[in-house]
Amino acid sequence: MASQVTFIGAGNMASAIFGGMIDNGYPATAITATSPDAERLTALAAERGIHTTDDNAAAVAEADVVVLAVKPQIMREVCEGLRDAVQARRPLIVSVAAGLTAETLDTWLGGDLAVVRCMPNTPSLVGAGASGLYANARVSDAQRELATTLLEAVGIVEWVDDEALLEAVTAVSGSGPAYFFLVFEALEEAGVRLGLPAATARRLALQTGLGAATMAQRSEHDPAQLRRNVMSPGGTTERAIHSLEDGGLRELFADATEACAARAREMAAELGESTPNR
Ligand SMILES: NC(=O)C1=CN([C@@H]2O[C@H](COP(=O)(O)OP(=O)(O)OC[C@H]3O[C@@H](n4cnc5c(N)ncnc54)[C@H](O)[C@@H]3O)[C@@H](O)[C@H]2O)C=CC1
Ligand SMILES: O=C(O)[C@@H]1CCC=N1
Repeated sequence: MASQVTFIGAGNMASAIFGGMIDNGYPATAITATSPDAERLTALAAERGIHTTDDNAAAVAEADVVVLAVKPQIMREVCEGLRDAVQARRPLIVSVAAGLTAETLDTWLGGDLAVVRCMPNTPSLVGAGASGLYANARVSDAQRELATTLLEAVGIVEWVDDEALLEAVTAVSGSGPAYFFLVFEALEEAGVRLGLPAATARRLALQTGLGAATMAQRSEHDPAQLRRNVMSPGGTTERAIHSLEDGGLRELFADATEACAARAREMAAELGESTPNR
């Protein structure tokens, strides 16, 4: 029988994950989502056939997995409201919240729980996500597989064995979609400067990004080789790549990802320390 999965929060990230699970054949009747937004719950029950409720603790009473999918700023209050129900049931806890450590969540929920912490990214909303996952020592192999199944419903999953590496995951894939959106903006603007209509430049830029990523995923060659394959000696690409390399593109990415990881550490400290009685 399918594990009972309860989502605390029924917003973008939760609905992307349970939507993907249902589309992959997971029974909607084994899924519950909670929210204070009654209209949202009515719509979800009608459209996806899942159970819905505004009572977080009741939704946990029969759950095998509880996915915490509310904003980090209200997580403490939500966790403390769930504490008794979670301690009575002891389900696997999966958090998609940015910046909150497995230990912080475990403490807020009363302790000694199996916790998987996940750093997803927004392309999960279109089934093309990339998530980094970390499990604390209480997570069993079966629970690890279950967490993999949940997040693979919206994209690829990579496990890290050191929670601090989730900062690197944030720097590469959590925040990463924004880097590519910036590149698309820049390429569109450059195309327009060279005379293309904006709509044409955007379409070409986006399809080129999609094509390059698809090709790199399917190829037996690494991205460096694929890049060299486009660079005919003395040709146009060579000029463009030299310009990007001379302009310091690699160093810019190194600096940007370091700044990102540092901010992830700061935010974790802020979220933990701004909450009294810890
Ligand atoms: N790495 C990334 O780019 C992303 C990370 N996330 C993480 O996912 C989490 C959820 O984000 P979104 O889905 O974008 O937010 P959202 O605002 O779309 O959804 C939050 C949901 O929580 C519900 N909610 C509010 N108070 C509640 C309560 N007391 N009990 C139960 N539900 C309550 C709201 O009604 C809403 O359905 C966040 O913690 C965020 O950090 C989300 C999107 C992308
Ligand atoms: O920018 C942020 O803080 C969040 C975390 C990863 C993606 N968005």
